[in-house]
Amino acid sequence: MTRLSVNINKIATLRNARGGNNPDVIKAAQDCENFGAEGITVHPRPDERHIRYADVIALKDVVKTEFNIEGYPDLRYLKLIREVRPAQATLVPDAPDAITSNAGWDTLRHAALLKDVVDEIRSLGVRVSLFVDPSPRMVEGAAKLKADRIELYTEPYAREYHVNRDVAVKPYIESARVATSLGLAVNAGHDLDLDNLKFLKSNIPDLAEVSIGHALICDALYLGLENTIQLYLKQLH
Ligand SMILES: CC(=O)[C@@H](O)[C@H](O)COP(=O)(O)O
Ligand SMILES: NCC(=O)COP(=O)(O)O
Repeated sequence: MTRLSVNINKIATLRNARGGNNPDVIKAAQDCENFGAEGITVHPRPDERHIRYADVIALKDVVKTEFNIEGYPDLRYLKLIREVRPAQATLVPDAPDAITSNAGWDTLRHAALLKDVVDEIRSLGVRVSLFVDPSPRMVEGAAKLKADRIELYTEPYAREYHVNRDVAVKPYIESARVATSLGLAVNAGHDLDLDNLKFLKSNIPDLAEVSIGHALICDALYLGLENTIQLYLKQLH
């Protein structure tokens, strides 16, 4: 089974536009779960332009499915993970000023930094996933670091999907195969949508989780949140 984790960053973007509490991200997380989401993902960024660190702490006792906190493992992120102890920490190499995630880790070059962080987070009983490009070498590096999972960065897949989807998915199939052979479970995320999700899933049947935010929240504007979540679930189950 592939779990659908809904990334609620964009709900916080809308809330922040007016400075009040509409829409309420706590209620939105609860509603996503009630509508069928099997996880909630947040990616707090240093400028708190969407989800805030305080939101993440408030969500700790609210999320009943799997809580996944993404981010660059700086001191503030690590403090948050110690305090919240989510089901999963997804480590992403984004620079503080990145508009959105734009690459996976170089798990070989950054092995020294990642080793200590992965060990510490795992010792808290929190599963660790490393965000990587679809490269068998990077997957092997993640396995050496004793991560639990990788999250394959799917922006290149999403971009190329409409050009040649068989070519687009190839490196993902190979990377997932390497990951599975090394005992790593496989997540995927970034720019997944109602067009490209089913094909990814059919090519990587053992996909453990997808985290989806931007397209899902955009679709919800037209289709409604409950209906949209059900439509995404249909692509996966
Ligand atoms: C790691 C990843 O792909 C996502 O977290 C994605 O980048 C969403 O982050 P933003 O909502 O800040 O764009
Ligand atoms: N890890 C990917 C994620 O949480 C959401 O990415 P996107 O769907 O907003 O591109």
